[in-house]
Amino acid sequence: MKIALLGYGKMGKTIEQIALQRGHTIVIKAKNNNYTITEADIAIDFSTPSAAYNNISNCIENNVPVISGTTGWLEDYDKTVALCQEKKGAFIYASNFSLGVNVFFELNSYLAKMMNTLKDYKVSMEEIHHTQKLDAPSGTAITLANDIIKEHTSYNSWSLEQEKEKALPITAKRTEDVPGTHSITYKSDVDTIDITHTAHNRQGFALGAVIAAEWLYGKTGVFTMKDVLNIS
Ligand SMILES: NC(=O)C1=CN([C@@H]2O[C@H](COP(=O)(O)OP(=O)(O)OC[C@H]3O[C@@H](n4cnc5c(N)ncnc54)[C@H](OP(=O)(O)O)[C@@H]3O)[C@@H](O)[C@H]2O)C=CC1
Ligand SMILES: O=C(O)C1=N[C@H](C(=O)O)C[C@H](O)C1
Repeated sequence: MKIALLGYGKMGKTIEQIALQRGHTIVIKAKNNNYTITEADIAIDFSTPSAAYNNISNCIENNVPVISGTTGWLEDYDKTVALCQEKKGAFIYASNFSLGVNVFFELNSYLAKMMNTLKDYKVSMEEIHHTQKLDAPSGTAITLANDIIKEHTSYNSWSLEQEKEKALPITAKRTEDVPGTHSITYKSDVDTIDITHTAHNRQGFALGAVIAAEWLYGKTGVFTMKDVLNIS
């Protein structure tokens, strides 16, 4: 496929390596809005929270299928879905494209469902990322929190504050060079259950995004990584 990389930073460059290894060509490496999207068969957007919606809607308007991994722009997600449906386009957003994290998402939902009957345990979450990250909490932490809220009746929201009624507390830490670590903790007076996903580098995110692009090409509709990986 001829791929447009919308965003050519840490992720765009890692995706380029993997896409080339898998036999694709890169026709656009964009760091701003100055590109002609119709040169590409498909676009992969890993840009910035403020740039993502323009990039994605430009692809949909021009009938170019688009994958987005950019986080921090989800206030425009519903509008994007409506546009994609109206234009009969093709679109996938995932807060995390790593195959390991998508297994971790399933494990998190399963654990939350079990723990819903054990109300002595309090849930909390911690995410750690590199210091250049623009958004907090991470998109992945928001997905994990929303999945817990669906299963666990003690929580109806998440918060970066530690003590808020019915809100699942998230701690966001920023440490040099950390690609992405997410931990969920269930703590009672007698013991603690922790589950953690630790990314060792960005290769897993990039491989998942290229796999999603290969899967989406030729399809019409709005999909998620659950569709791509055919899980649950
Ligand atoms: N879903 C997932 O699996 C993952 C998601 N992410 C998310 O992906 C996004 C990018 O992460 P990362 O690569 O680390 O960030 P970087 O800051 O390294 O890269 C962002 C890139 O976007 C460019 N950019 C700025 N404005 C535009 C625009 N209008 N159009 C196109 N590109 C633009 C920047 O250009 P310049 O350098 O000139 O500023 C830069 O090249 C973040 O939102 C991050 O949270 C990250 C990893 C995994
Ligand atoms: O900005 C990052 O680096 C990452 N962002 C994503 C997020 O916000 O969840 C995914 C991954 O954790 C890396």
